[in-house]
Amino acid sequence: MSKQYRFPENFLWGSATAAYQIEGSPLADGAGPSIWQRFAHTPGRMLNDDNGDVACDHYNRWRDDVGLMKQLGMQGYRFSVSWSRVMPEGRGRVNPKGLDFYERLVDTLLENGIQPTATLFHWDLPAALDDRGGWLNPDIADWFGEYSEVMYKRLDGRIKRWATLNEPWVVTDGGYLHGALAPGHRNRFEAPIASHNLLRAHGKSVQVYRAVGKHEVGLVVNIEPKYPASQSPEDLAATRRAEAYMNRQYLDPVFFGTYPEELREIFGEAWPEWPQADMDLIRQPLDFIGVNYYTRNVARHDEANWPLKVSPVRQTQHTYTETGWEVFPQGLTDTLTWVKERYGNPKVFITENGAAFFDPPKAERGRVRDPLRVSYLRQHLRAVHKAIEAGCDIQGYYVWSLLDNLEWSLGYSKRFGIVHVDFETQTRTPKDSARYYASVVASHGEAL
Ligand SMILES: N#[N+]C[C@@H]1[C@@H](O)[C@H](O)[C@@H](O)[C@@H]2O[C@H]12
Repeated sequence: MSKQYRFPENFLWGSATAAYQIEGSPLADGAGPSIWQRFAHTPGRMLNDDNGDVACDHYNRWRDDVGLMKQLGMQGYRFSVSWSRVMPEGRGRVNPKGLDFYERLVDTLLENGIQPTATLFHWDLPAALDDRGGWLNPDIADWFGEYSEVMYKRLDGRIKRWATLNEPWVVTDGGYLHGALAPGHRNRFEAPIASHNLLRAHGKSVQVYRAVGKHEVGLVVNIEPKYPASQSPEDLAATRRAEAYMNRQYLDPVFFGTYPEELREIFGEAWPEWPQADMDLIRQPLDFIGVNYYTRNVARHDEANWPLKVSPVRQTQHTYTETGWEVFPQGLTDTLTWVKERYGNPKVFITENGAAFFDPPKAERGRVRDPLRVSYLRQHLRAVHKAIEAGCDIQGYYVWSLLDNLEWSLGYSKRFGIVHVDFETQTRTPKDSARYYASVVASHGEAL
């Protein structure tokens, strides 16, 4: 073991999942449908026509999965709450059996010494709210505040760290601009409105938390650092646009109360003038920021690539994952130091980091060898340590993901788990990466 990579004593090691990706039973016990339940049952939307009807059957196997986390020595677990399981219509009526599910999960995590962190919205909007316009309806900020209050009042104290939203950029870019994710819209006028209402809802939820909560609330964003393909003015401008669109579009309003000016350049007439009252609502002080990091992007100007006019340049010198992402651990260090320098060194948790590499559909004699994922974790955890040594206030890391699960519209074709799931039998098998990660956790980083 090497003390070279020992992490701070209070550093939290965990794993992360999301409701629609692992739970299954989306309509059980009074739950209402989400837009992902609808989307996944819409022909042509999902690879192999996969859906979340069963997923990892976590709704029934949750106790064994907590036992798995305990066995691996996990100190924290980041999960998401299915809004429509708790409030079937998204507002008004509360489904007691839905709340009970999350209460049992949280109590069992605590009994096993595992800190629960809950994300209130991880993309699975109640379908009933989408019927009312969803993220395009400004009333959604109040709807999200109402749901937030139900959760905060029921579980705050046992849950001491809450995230309002997961990756608003993906919800907007995938769900409203390019259409690859639920609700599957392709509309450059809708995208800014959805994005803005996501941030308004976040702000409303934080206000509610300050009124009824006593612990921590934050926002989880995906950050993908952008590097120019060349120093040409066009590529430098393209990189700036890409960086504003993905990385500053959410944190600037939260920390500064303003949007990056590039967004008007990108969206043109589709970019509205936002009321100052909205910007004041969004700019609620937070207790932490969750950063999801997977890869970087080398950007070049591409006039034809609407609306950003940017395209990625493949880096042949590096390994790529099954999702086509370059393995670039330096990008994680660069991201964390960028957040520190731009936003005043806020408390950060790495709320997702991991990779999909090919794993067989079945374990071989109780083992799943995944050397590429072991290498990915080693490199990225070392990159985190480098950022901590540079003075970044990083207080925890959640590997994505605990389990192989439903990778949204890519179905079950992409396996991110450190624990293999045989989707025919629901057998869980810790991969070599799980054993490796467990050794890192047990040694507080010295095994890196
Ligand atoms: N793709 N991919 C893996 C992972 C996805 O499974 C999570 O739900 C998202 O929060 C984020 O996109 C990252």
